[in-house]
Amino acid sequence: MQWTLVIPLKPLTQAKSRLADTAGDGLRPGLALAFAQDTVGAALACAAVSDVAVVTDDELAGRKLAALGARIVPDSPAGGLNAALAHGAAVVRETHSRTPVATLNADLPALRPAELAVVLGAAAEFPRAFLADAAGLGTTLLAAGPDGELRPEFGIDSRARHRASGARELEVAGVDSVRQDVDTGDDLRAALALGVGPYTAAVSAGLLMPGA
Ligand SMILES: Nc1nc2c(ncn2[C@@H]2O[C@H](COP(=O)(O)OP(=O)(O)OP(=O)(O)O)[C@@H](O)[C@H]2O)c(=O)[nH]1
Ligand SMILES: C=C(OP(=O)(O)O)C(=O)O
Repeated sequence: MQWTLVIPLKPLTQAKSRLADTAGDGLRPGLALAFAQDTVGAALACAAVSDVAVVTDDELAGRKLAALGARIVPDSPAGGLNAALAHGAAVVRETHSRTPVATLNADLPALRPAELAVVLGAAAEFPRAFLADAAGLGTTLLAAGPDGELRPEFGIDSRARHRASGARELEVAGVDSVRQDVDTGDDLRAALALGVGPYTAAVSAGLLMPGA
């Protein structure tokens, strides 16, 4: 099965506020962009992915991610993360009505294409499925098969809410790179230990990382 991925991205100046202790206001937008570039690059390199749509209103990120091969969908009507995801999936299905759709956060800088393929392969067994994040509280991927709706419930405690909504939790092993989202300095250290993509490696080399 070939998937279309929908990846949401806030305006870069607002992104990654929880990284403020690790990266100051001058560095954070570049770091958020690098995470998104590595996420999109790895997603496009995945054999189970046919195309990637990024939902964003950020002009610079739109240009950079389009250059990697992503389709850019404007974030209208700008109603927050879940509205952006539902909008992105609807836009994708205007042209491919039965394409399986999966959303992926834009903050997975260690993402490995082969691990993403394993997760998508597992998701293909269910009408709607999700993968919990490394912290065990959130969600990094939510998938809907050809006849399913995403019905995204990202945000606080999204793992519990996706489970309660009837989505199947994927319990695949060996997919740490798909679970390792980066919200805090500790998350960034964990992602660096897994091995990040080239954009994040270049930007994070300039950061002071106590304890790294
Ligand atoms: N298009 C779009 N993407 C969003 C929106 N809100 C969040 N996102 C994206 O959704 C994913 C998870 O977002 P959050 O954890 O809420 O925000 P974050 O920027 O990653 O981190 P914090 O600022 O620390 O909360 C990231 O890829 C964000 O860029 C939104 O309103 N529109
Ligand atoms: C929005 C989510 O991600 P984050 O961990 O970035 O807050 C989530 O897990 O639902």
